[in-house]
Amino acid sequence: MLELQHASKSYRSIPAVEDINFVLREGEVLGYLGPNGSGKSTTVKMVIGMIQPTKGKVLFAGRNIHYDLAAYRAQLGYVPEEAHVYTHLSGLEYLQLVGRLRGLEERVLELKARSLLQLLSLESAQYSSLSDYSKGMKQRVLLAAALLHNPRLIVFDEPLSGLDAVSARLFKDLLVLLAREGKAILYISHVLEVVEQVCDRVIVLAKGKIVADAPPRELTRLMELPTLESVFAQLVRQTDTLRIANQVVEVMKVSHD
Ligand SMILES: Nc1ncnc2c1ncn2[C@@H]1O[C@H](COP(=O)(O)OP(=O)(O)OP(=O)(O)O)[C@@H](O)[C@H]1O
Repeated sequence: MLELQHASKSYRSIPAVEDINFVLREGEVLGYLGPNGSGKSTTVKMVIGMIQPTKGKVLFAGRNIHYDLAAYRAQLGYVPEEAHVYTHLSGLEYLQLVGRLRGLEERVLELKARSLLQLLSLESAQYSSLSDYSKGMKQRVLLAAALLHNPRLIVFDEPLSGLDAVSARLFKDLLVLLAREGKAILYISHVLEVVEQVCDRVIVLAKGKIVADAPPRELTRLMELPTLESVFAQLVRQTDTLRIANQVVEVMKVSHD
């Protein structure tokens, strides 16, 4: 359904991602992992059509997404990491705005917006302005906004940040059901235990390049390591965090006089 072919992006001739190739199929949850600065956000921006690859292309249903970006976006739901929303609107008004921009019929929109707000425990806050919402509440509004138009492809960028345990569990259950409904899901996260639980396949990115693309269980088996976290640390050659933490504490103790 979604395909990246040799997608590369450079900023002022400095490569951020290079030669990214993957296919995301219907009903599949694809985890996209990598340390800070490895190129996850750059990939997401290419996938949602916010930036064009410097080289290569992004295809949806076999067609370059930039051929008809509006038609592509009608099939796309995107939950961003940061909840930058119109803070003067209420949760309900925000969903109404998004739904109208998506071209939903008014009666259908009203029904869907109110149902989603109720299901995501936002009914009592639906008339309050978004500036009064907690981070987790804003995150749930963004989730509702991304699902409102029943998209075929959904991109979640760190969806669990700000969600409490119950909301996080609801989200995980939802992810499984969405995949069962045939949605293609791209899941960007740092929370490796969750990625391990919910993703059919994971791509690991290091310094802008794909260093692994396999089901989580296969990665741990092939590398003879117990968890996805240890695979990740090995693949991206993460620094010795304990040693650095010790050094930070030592620096803190340096006397000021
Ligand atoms: N607008 C930009 N201009 C210049 N360089 C950029 C720009 N955006 C990203 N980069 C660079 O591209 C590389 C990849 O950045 P990107 O934001 O995609 O990484 P990331 O994996 O999403 O990181 P994080 O986990 O910290 O969000 C980094 O070296 C970053 O400095």
